[in-house]
This record gives sequence, structure tokens and C-alpha cells, in this order.
Amino acid sequence: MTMSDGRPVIGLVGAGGISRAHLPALLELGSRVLVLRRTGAEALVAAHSEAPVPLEIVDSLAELLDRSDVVDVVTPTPTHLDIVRAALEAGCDVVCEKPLARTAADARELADCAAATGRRLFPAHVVRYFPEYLALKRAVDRGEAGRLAVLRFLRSGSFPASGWFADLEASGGVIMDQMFHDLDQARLIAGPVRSVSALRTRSSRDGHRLEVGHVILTHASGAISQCSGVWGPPSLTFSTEYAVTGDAWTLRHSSLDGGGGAALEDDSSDVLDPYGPYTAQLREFFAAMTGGPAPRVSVEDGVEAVRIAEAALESVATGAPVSLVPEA
Ligand SMILES: NC(=O)C1=CN([C@@H]2O[C@H](COP(=O)(O)OP(=O)(O)OC[C@H]3O[C@@H](n4cnc5c(N)ncnc54)[C@H](OP(=O)(O)O)[C@@H]3O)[C@@H](O)[C@H]2O)C=CC1
Ligand SMILES: O=C1CO[C@H](CO)[C@@H](O)[C@@H]1O
Repeated sequence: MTMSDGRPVIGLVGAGGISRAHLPALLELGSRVLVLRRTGAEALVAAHSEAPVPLEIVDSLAELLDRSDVVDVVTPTPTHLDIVRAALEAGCDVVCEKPLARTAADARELADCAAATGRRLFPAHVVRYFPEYLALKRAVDRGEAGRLAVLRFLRSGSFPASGWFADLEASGGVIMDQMFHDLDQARLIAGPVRSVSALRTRSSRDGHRLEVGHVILTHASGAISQCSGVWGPPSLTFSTEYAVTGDAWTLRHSSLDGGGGAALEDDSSDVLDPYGPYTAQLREFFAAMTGGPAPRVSVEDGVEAVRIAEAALESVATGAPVSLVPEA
């Protein structure tokens, strides 16, 4: 990185929904933030008129890549491949929203491109920074559940408004987009996945679409994970739940219980990060770029999570379980 004042110039590509969660941290971590001119860019910049560092809209991706040390890619999933590859080849380190790419082959290509260019690539798996999920990992690692047997995850919310999410080819639907977080959690908690079976239904009522996914993972350890996801009407409140059962105990959490939950008894300060999960993940990535410890999400985690989600989509299409060759 060629940095002024010890802090990088950051390029933000994408100015839609999730850019709003990234920008506060970028303004804290960068010496200047460049936003590519796209839908939402003017409003995003206007909302931060008191920014502590210069915040500027630029007209072309080429200019943004030329002037940035680090690029944060928060664009629709099928665009990640071309934008991330261009940023790496331009010599930038890159943060990329989940999923790293729409297909496992594309995710692999990006990991290989990062290695070939010698640049860092950080997949933003923000759920790993949410306190209830971090506390679950800690509790499992301490052995509180015992030997893991069944892991259940549920995630529900309204159908995302931005049009590309409804296009199954573009987003991969609820499984690749929303359930991705829990597929990643299941692998993080219970280890490598050996086979994937999945169902998906799509319907509509009163003009509102409903998309439902259910994925069963068998882990190399013998544990089984069930992940369920719902995209429903605008009135469906976002909620998450898990229940992780081992031969000693069940660790549970439901966002509908108003926080807390069995695993959240861990209140160590890095579990309850005061900056919130989006800022916590970006701080961790930026610290790693300047010689700090490796972040908790590796590029291989990014590739593997896409591989599992893609296997689930294949299982939906064929109606049969899909075996995964062991992770490298
Ligand atoms: N971790 C999390 O909690 C979340 C993660 N996500 C992930 O973040 C990504 C973005 O989602 P979201 O913000 O909701 O999407 P939106 O549709 O809200 O915003 C997309 C933005 O990207 C721009 N864009 C689209 N195509 C390109 C392109 N080829 N080059 C440059 N800019 C482009 C759009 O502008 P224009 O309209 O002009 O094309 C728009 O500004 C997805 O991968 C999604 O899965 C999303 C929500 C939450
Ligand atoms: O966590 C999230 C909230 O929902 C969005 C729409 O499904 C996802 O893209 C995102 O990853």
C-alpha cells in the first residue's frame, strides 16, 4: 500500500444497501474515501457531509483503482469477479462482500489471482463478528456442548428490495445469498463438510414473494447441520436463531428473545465489540494489511463457503445429495 499519513486511500465500489454499513468504518480507517459514481453514491456522500476525511465521488472504475490503496467491493454478487480481479491486478488490497463470487470456480479464480498478484483479499463474512455467533464458537471450542451432534440454524427476513436478488442466476437466491452466513457458520463450528442436500421453494401470496431454503450438511466429524432460510413479505421481521446440540449440552440463541441466549454468557470484550460487527471486521482487515494478525476469515474460508452454497444449489436442481471432495 502507498499510504499517506499512515492510512490508505480507500475506494468504495457499490453505493447500495450494505455500503451504508461499511462507510463509517472506511471513514475512520482511510485518509480519503473515493466512491464510484453509481446509484446511491450522491446520497451516500451527502449523508456523510461532516466526514472526518475527504469523501469524493469518482466517475470511473479505472480512476478509482488508480488512486486507491484498498478497494471495498459492495456490488451485486455476479459483479464481484470482474471488479475484484481488476482491483487486485491494479495492485490494490481488496475487501469483498459475501459471497466472494457467484460460483466456486470464480471464487477460486479470485483466491488464485490474489496469490499471483501478492495482494490481500478479505471476504467479508460479517456474521463471524456478531456477538452471539462469536460466543457460540468460543463455547464450542471450550467444549461446553461436548461432541457436536446436530446444529440447527434459522434466518428469516423480508425479500430484499433491490431487483437483482430475485434473479436466481444473479444472486443464487436465498441459499447463496442469505443462508450463506449459516452455511459458513456450520462449517466454522462443526468442521469440514462432506455432503450437502437441499430443498428450495418459491411462491407468492397477495403479491408478496416467499422463498424458502433448507440445507442439510453432513460434516466429516459425523455431526449434521440443518440450515433454514426465509425471504418473506416486507412485514417479516429479520430474525436469527441457532441451537447447537452435542453430547453434553445445547447452546441456543434467538434474536426474538431480545438478545442474550445460552452462548452469550460469554461477555468478554472482544465478543461484545463496542464498534459493532461491520466496523469490527473492517478494523481487523485493515490491521492485517499493516502487519497485524491474520483476520478470522481467510480467503480459503470465502472459497469454501461458496463451494458449500453451490453444492446446495446443485442438490436443489438434481434432487440428490452432493458429495464434496475434501477441502485442500
Ligand atoms: N453482509 C451483509 O450483511 C450484507 C451483504 N450483502 C452483499 O453485498 C453485496 C451488495 O448488496 P447490496 O448493497 O444489498 O446491493 P444493492 O443492489 O443495494 O447495491 C448495489 C450497488 O452496486 C452498484 N453496482 C451494480 N453493478 C455494478 C458494477 N458492475 N460496477 C459498479 N457498481 C455496481 C449499484 O449501482 P447501479 O444501480 O448504478 O448499478 C449499487 O450502488 C451483495 O454481494 C450482497 O450479497 C448485502 C446486504 C447485507
Ligand atoms: O445478512 C444479510 C441480510 O440479508 C441480505 C438479503 O438476504 C443478505 O444479502 C445479507 O447477507
